[in-house]
Amino acid sequence: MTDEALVELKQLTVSFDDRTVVDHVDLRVRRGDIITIIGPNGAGKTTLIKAVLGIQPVSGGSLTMAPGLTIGYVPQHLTLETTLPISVRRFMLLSGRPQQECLTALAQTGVEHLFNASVHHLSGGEKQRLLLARALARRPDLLVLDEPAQGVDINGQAALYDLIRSLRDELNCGVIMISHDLHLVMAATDKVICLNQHVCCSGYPEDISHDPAFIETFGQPVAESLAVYHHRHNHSHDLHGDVVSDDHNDGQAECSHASH
Ligand SMILES: Nc1ncnc2c1ncn2[C@@H]1O[C@H](COP(=O)(O)OP(=O)(O)OP(=O)(O)O)[C@@H](O)[C@H]1O
Repeated sequence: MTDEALVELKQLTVSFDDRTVVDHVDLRVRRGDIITIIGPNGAGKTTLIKAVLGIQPVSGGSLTMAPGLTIGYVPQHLTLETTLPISVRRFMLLSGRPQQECLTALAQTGVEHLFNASVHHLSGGEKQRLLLARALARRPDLLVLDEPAQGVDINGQAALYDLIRSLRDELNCGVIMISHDLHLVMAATDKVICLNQHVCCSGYPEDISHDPAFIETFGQPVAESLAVYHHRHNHSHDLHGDVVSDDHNDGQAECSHASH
């Protein structure tokens, strides 16, 4: 493994009894990477990240971590005993980090104003930000997120992805996440791995949606609806949507963004 890799999987395989659910997977995560794992239900995504977290024994291949690597993990849901009252403050202090660091982490995810609130009263999006803050309090080199935007509304999902990107920039950490929100993944991720036991295809979002293996896994309609996300224009439109020459685009709107 080179110095820059935080974690490297080579031909990693996990089997339950005789059934192989993660099949010879290669994966390499460096600082600054955001890698999103997509795939159908039962594809082995959670099993793969459990292996990265060291809580899932592997059946074959190798998993190498950078020495002294700190991982921050954000689970799908916050599961707490509903009869047990717990404040955000108490929940964060259970991470073992000093109060000031907990407050800093809560500020990074935009929920420091909820410090004295009951965790049970938080909205879905606030809970996800709290879980993210708890992971950040560990000052991770690698953030591992299992469907971080689950239960969050569509605007909140986009905001959460933006937050993850800015935290990656701020902390210079690597990020591995699982997501089912294919449209957001395609619009907001650096690199995508499509898993269906084995790695079907991987690459940049704009390329992967054209990959025959991706189309086979998710179907043509899904692939077509995603392909438009990274159609980057090099021309301009007039106010009726007609294409105009870039030589005469005064007052026109240029489309240099991902669009649909
Ligand atoms: N401890 C276990 N023992 C036996 N089978 C397991 C175990 N954990 C997971 N599996 C099986 O492995 C397969 C992959 O499960 P996994 O949770 O990794 O899929 P996933 O891609 O995360 O799915 P989903 O998108 O539905 O969350 C499933 O068929 C699951 O039943």
